[in-house]
Amino acid sequence: MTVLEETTGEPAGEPTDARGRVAELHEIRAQAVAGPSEKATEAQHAKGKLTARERIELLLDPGSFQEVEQLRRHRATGFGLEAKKPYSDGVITGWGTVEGRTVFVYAHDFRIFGGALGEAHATKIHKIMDMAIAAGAPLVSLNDGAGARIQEGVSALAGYGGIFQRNTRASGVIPQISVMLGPCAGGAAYSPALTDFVFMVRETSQMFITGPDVVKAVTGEEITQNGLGGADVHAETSGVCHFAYDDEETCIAEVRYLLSLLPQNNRENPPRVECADPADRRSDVLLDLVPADGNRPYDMAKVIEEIVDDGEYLEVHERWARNIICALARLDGQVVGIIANQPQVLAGVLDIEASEKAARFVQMCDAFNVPIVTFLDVPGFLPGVDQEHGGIIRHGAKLLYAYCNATVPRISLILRKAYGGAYIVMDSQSIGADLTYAWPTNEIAVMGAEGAANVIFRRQIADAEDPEAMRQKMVKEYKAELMHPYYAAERGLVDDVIDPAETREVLVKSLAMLQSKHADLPSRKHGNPPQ
Ligand SMILES: CC(C)(COP(=O)(O)OP(=O)(O)OC[C@H]1O[C@@H](n2cnc3c(N)ncnc32)[C@H](O)[C@@H]1OP(=O)(O)O)[C@@H](O)C(=O)NCCC(=O)NCCSC(=O)CC(=O)O
Repeated sequence: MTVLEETTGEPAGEPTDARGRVAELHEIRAQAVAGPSEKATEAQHAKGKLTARERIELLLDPGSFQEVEQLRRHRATGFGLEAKKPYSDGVITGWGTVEGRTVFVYAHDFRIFGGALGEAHATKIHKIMDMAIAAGAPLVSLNDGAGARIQEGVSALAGYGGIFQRNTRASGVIPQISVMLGPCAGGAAYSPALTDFVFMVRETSQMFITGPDVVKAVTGEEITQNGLGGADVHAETSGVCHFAYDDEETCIAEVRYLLSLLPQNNRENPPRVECADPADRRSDVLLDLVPADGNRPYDMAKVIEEIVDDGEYLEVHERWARNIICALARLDGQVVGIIANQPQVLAGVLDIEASEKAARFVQMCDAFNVPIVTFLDVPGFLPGVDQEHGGIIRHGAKLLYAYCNATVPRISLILRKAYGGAYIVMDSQSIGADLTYAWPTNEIAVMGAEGAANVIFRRQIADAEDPEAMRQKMVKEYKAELMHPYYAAERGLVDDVIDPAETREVLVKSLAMLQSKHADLPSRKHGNPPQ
């Protein structure tokens, strides 16, 4: 007889007094906390994974966890389930604090039915989600479950439906963070996709709609679990996961860091902290970091590091669509979302994936009152058949739509070049940026000078005695006439041309001015954003 089977009976004994009943309660609780068996715990550890309770301990402030429905059991029958009715039904739910602020949590216990979701398990999750929404506090799920509990059939599937509906209702109301800590198949992978952030751990966590066996049966493709849906795949190729780490401890510590940058809900601002980094700190080094020649690459991450408080920032989707950077950082203690082209990767062009990545980030910032700072150095959208056939028009439109819809403070800075539609999309003044700045090195134009001269002076170049000399002359003229910041500044299309060394101070002052910004969108049920 297994320990699981031992847990099926009613509490033993008949305590006669209150003390006896309390002792009995502690006994039952101890049994619930211990879980199925030492062997099951060892098996979990042997896979390089922590147990659900160990994970919750890492996530929450010490001693703050308050469990809900610890003594819940399923009432399902058939397939031997009557004989296996462990406390918790395979998921631990409750709330606690992270740096003193309330956070709700649910954690699958893989030792019980492989963490698979049955009816009771699901309704425990529903309850904790409802509590998080009512309390206006973030929800963190620690996922390590095998999807729908096969023995419970459609009841399990319906349980997922209830989670998805709550995920969607909570979207933009409370931050939702999914931490993937084991093999998560089917239903267990859909819910995280509806949440704001997905964390994964290399080697031990996977996400897929169907596992390698089904893939092989249907398409004939042979692939391992990690090759199909491991952390690196989702962090670099699919973009399903925002953060990937080597071990659970680091992963959960980073979840705590992310929470420290987010508000409790959409009615609050992110927490502000005291900042020792001077608001008016000059950054003369910026001129060395960014080459004046628009064709030379450089690392935008270094620019961000130089400008933000103490050089600290948390990059979201660090390894997916690396031609654009999305990061949370602080400026004079206030949290900001930074979106920046990365000239070091694909020259910083906007393509399908970069547009999707930045669009989701802009949406998240707007939902949770995080001001947006955009650093532009963009040669345009990536031309090509693949991009056009892949739907760059509708994907690029997602970014445009997200910016146009955002009512949080929005500041943009053109570092070097900003060409064409990409300039408009990346929070130009014309789509509603509150303040736009440019460095004196910048070139805002419909396209680069070479391309422009080839189009508008085509005849003069062709008719010239020395076409190449004529082309060079026209390029020079076009540059002198149009491609400098003062053309835009004279027309009020940028609010100021600033000394790069003063960027931090200008941004801090601008954010302070915009702190109480309030903007309403026209009344509507909801928009119909491009998909
Ligand atoms: C998740 C796994 C990769 C984990 O493999 P491991 O080798 O680590 O562990 P394991 O196979 O020994 O499983 C541990 C224990 O959990 C049980 N177990 C596993 N999956 C289960 C499930 N879905 N329902 C009920 N019990 C389940 C096993 O019987 C075993 O029980 P014991 O310890 O008693 O022996 C694998 O178990 C697996 O592929 N499970 C099936 C996943 C799946 O197809 N889920 C349905 C998705 S459909 C869905 O969710 C809806 C949809 O999208 O269509």
